[in-house]
Amino acid sequence: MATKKSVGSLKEADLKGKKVFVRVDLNVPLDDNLKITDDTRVRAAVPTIKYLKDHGAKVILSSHLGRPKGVTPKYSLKPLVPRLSELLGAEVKMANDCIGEEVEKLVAEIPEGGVLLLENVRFYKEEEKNDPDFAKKLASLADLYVNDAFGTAHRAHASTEGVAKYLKPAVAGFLMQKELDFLVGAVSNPTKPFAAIVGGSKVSSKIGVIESLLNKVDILILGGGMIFTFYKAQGLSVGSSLVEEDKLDLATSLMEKAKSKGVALMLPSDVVVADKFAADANSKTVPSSSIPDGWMGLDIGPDSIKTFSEALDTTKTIIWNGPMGVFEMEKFAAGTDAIAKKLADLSAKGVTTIIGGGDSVAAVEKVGLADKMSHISTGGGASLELLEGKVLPGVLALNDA
Ligand SMILES: Nc1ncnc2c1ncn2[C@@H]1O[C@H](COP(=O)(O)OP(=O)(O)OP(=O)(O)O)[C@@H](O)[C@H]1O
Ligand SMILES: O=C(O)[C@H](O)COP(=O)(O)O
Repeated sequence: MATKKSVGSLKEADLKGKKVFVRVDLNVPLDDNLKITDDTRVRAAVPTIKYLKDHGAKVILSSHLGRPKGVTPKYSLKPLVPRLSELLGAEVKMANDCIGEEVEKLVAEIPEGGVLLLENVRFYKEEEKNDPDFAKKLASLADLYVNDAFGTAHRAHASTEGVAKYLKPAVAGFLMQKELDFLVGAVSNPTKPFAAIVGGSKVSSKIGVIESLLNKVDILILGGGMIFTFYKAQGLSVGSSLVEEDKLDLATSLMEKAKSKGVALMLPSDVVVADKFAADANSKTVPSSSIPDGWMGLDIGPDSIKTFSEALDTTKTIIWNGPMGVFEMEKFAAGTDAIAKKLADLSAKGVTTIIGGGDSVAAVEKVGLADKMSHISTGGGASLELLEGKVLPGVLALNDA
């Protein structure tokens, strides 16, 4: 895999009295009252910040929130301050901007061990353009750059990539390192047998991941909406299930590739079908080969759960990306819930279980099993790109990458 595992060490850096620009990913969901509805990313950012504080650094935190076009109050990072302060056990100060004189003044006032949160870096269009002058302005605020924003490491933006060109040393934070250790380390050098479970809505968004994993895994389990494209490619009827007609040949070639590589590619043997895409739909379980006309598959069935569980019992490393069904609707959540429980059980038996970001993380959290897994990624798009074997620009820009 192209991305290196080790990206320089925060532990070797001289921190006392140093101004440290820390890019974190505080892009958390907020409700209409600007209350944080999932603080996972805030909690994940804490170990690096605490370490810097404890070593006498002056911490400058930078993040984006959402995808604002210009200054947009609802995308302000202000709602993050109370939770951050609470988790750090110390007051976090907030700047109204991320560059400029006012910010420079506030930076100069940070005491050793103090923390200043800059306003949403995406309020400047220069951020996403990776504008060098903007990156230089951010760099000029500090003596050292720490990138801990794994969730945004697939973006070559000014605060995630550009700044590292002008501010050295540029090192990975603890969260970044942990994500890379699991998603690159465990996947490129897994304890075998190694299984991947890939679900989610469409084949098209997972082609790269499936192709890359086919070179590494012993077992590939498929679920979610994408399976119907595979069934149709096999000549089965799929009723009104989600199908990508233009991906039928691709599905066939992936099945052939699995065969030639000796990978056990497993598709569900039964599915839960519904008469409409709705939480109150009528539903029933049918064999995958007998999906009635007018019905759509929205979850994997009990036989599939049993077969998949038995296959997973033989493994030592498992990576999971994408739900098995429409888990947001209770009626179609059983397959995803069962896989989450299976992985939690196997983790307790010493199997390495990695949840690769996005909706699968939400699914695991929904059933309260997040802390049972070996690793839960804080990056959706970033973890997907890593699993595809891509180099993340935010990682590449760091010191010894
Ligand atoms: N049989 C199905 N038919 C239609 N939609 C499905 C089906 N099974 C799962 N889904 C939907 O797929 C969506 C998740 O797909 P997606 O490809 O985005 O997964 P993900 O990889 O976990 O998320 P992300 O892209 O954020 O990493 C869920 O909203 C789920 O409801
Ligand atoms: O939530 C994410 O995936 C990251 O914070 C990156 O956000 P983006 O997709 O808006 O760049």
